[in-house]
Amino acid sequence: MTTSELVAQIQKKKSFLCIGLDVDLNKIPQHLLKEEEDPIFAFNKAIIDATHHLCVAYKPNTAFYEAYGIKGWESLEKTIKYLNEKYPEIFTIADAKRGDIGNTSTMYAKAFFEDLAFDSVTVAPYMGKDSVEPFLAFKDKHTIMLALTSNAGAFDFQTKTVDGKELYKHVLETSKTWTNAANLMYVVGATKAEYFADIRKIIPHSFLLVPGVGAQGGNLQDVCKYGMTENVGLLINSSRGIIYASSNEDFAEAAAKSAEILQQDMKAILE
Ligand SMILES: O=C(O)c1cc(=O)[nH]c(=O)n1[C@@H]1O[C@H](COP(=O)(O)O)[C@@H](O)[C@H]1O
Repeated sequence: MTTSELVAQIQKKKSFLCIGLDVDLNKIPQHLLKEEEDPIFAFNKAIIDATHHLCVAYKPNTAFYEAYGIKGWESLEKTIKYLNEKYPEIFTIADAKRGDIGNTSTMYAKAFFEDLAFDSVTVAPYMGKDSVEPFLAFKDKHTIMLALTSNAGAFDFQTKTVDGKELYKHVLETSKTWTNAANLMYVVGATKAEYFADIRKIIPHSFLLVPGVGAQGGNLQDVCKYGMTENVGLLINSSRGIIYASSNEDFAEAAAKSAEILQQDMKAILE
């Protein structure tokens, strides 16, 4: 999917919501475990069918699938196939946080862009240019690089000053010089709203994936005030706050209600 197609979806749906499909078998409604052959996919399918009109993106975090071995990977495969076939207008994010030496990164990129056919994948910048450029080589695919993460550990390295500037600023500035940098998006945590103005000085137009609204306490209005661009430029993710709104039979309906609260706030901000 191209960035302009994503922007068109945002305008049409009046939403820049991304729903995180972080499925934990201990948290999903227990009747699914008894009744369904593939409870993870059954859960995702119900959530997607109930919420697709309220969001523009879904982000399965691969950890929640890898934890269940081959069965989990099959559930991930079925989920992305279902999204691509039934809701091709949705932007899909494989939250895998990959990145390695060049030839290995190319294989990671093939796994997520070609085999699974995701629109985007999250990567870590720590190994530098030759670990990220193999992802950027894929046309109309997006590489979402960690810039300033939502967790407390972000202060361990990312905000440390190196050569007179915070490390995350080096990450943003340097990455702009890489081949096919137009295919980059960045992760900035919603819990770090006060940093958005500075970040926008370096990358005024790039899309930001913003996790941390909901369960981690980030504030939508603050993020939008400092992070929004003329093309919106934001995908706000909520995972647990939406998908675990209820643990009963009404879980999909409850997820839709939670998603709608965020979508209505987004609609008001866009208008
Ligand atoms: O890359 C991410 O998506 C990510 C980066 C970050 O800085 N913080 C962060 O929480 N995430 C992911 O975003 C999701 C947040 O989930 P909730 O806190 O349940 O909304 C999880 O899948 C995290 O792995």
